[in-house]
Amino acid sequence: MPNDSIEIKTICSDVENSQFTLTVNNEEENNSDDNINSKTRTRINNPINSTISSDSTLSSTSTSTITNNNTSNIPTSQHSDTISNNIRSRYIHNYHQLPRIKILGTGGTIASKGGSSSATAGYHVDLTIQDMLDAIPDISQICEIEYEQLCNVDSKDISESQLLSIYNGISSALQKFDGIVITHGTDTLSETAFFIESTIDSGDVPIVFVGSMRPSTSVSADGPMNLYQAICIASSWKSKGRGVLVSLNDQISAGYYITKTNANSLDSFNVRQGYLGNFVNNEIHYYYPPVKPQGVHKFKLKLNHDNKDKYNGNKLPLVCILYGHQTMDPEIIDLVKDHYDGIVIATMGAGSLPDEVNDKCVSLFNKPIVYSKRSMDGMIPIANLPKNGNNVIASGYLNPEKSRILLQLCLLSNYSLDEIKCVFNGVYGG
Ligand SMILES: NC(=O)C[C@H](N)C(=O)O
Repeated sequence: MPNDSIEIKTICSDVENSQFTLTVNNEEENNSDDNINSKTRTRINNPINSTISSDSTLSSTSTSTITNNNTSNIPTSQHSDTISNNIRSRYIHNYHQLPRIKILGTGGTIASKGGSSSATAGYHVDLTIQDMLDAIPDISQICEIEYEQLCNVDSKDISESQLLSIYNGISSALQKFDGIVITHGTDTLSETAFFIESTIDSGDVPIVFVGSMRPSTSVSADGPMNLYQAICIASSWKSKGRGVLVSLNDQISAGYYITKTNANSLDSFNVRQGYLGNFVNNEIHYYYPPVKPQGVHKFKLKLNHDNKDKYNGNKLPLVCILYGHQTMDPEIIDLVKDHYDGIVIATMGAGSLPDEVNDKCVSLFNKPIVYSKRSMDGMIPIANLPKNGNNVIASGYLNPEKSRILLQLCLLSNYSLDEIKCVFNGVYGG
């Protein structure tokens, strides 16, 4: 704990290390300073240029170093030591008992076994949730667990009905649990996470997706640590109000934006919009207070009900993705246009397609065609769309696979072209 003469007041008690004020009680100095009547003054020392503020309180961020009147350094991380000293208190803040966590298993490499301890390819899905839990450190002091195996497949094989069963599993767990963990293959994890963020309002309950890059049989398998961290993240009060999270390789990120950027490495997931936090030596460190992605449109799914629309029967609209390239043949649009309800194109650069392909797209005038991008980062500005087409929509920051899901959800909701553009506008497209 910092010196008794420093009073720390956190501005928002629900946010660890939120902006806080420090007040240094320093009677001696105060009395000798005619200009200051107050018995307290706030002092902030910067190692290069030490300044004394006469304000009675001063906001500080958690990265600054505060020095007391004896000039002994007190790193602000000590502020959180009161929390880290007691492992249980990290998880039960605002809970009356240990948080209850639901784990939904779907498969992926995290549930896989390979042929030898050096094999990191050619493995197969083989583990149940119980097998995975047996491989992680004791969590009995952290949470109570209940689990359900929804399916056990490589994520390339997640079908529409499995996606909807993940949706249903999460929706029903929200009522009874304090956090939800979904084990999932990394290849399409970002698609499921995006779908869930777009369709479920989780309120305060953290929904944490987790996978691994090495099978359970491999030397230094990453699955057990990733799963352990995901359970801790879902159990922590610090994760409340952050929506759908992804936990992999010590990093915590937003399911809405995360993308798999490396097909092999442990550091597979990347996010230009920034990681939300990380996990080090049993401690969860968030970089920001609870925040959800900007402009997310929440869809209300009407599943398995007897509504009369054409997507009844738990079927999502059909949307395909085409990949732009030099010499792209405009006839490809003709080949898919009747079978699919909508099309997404991974364009070159920020919306570039050969003129003949653009002409073909705009000639389909009622069929929504979303222009996304091959490039991993960046966005499609509306200004780069062909000028004469009402049916072409810029994906903004969304990559082709996320654009596909967003378009499916718009079509499922029977949105008009203008409404679809408004939805994509949330991510600066439209
Ligand atoms: N690392 C992984 O999980 C890849 C695996 N093929 C999957 O997506 O199921």
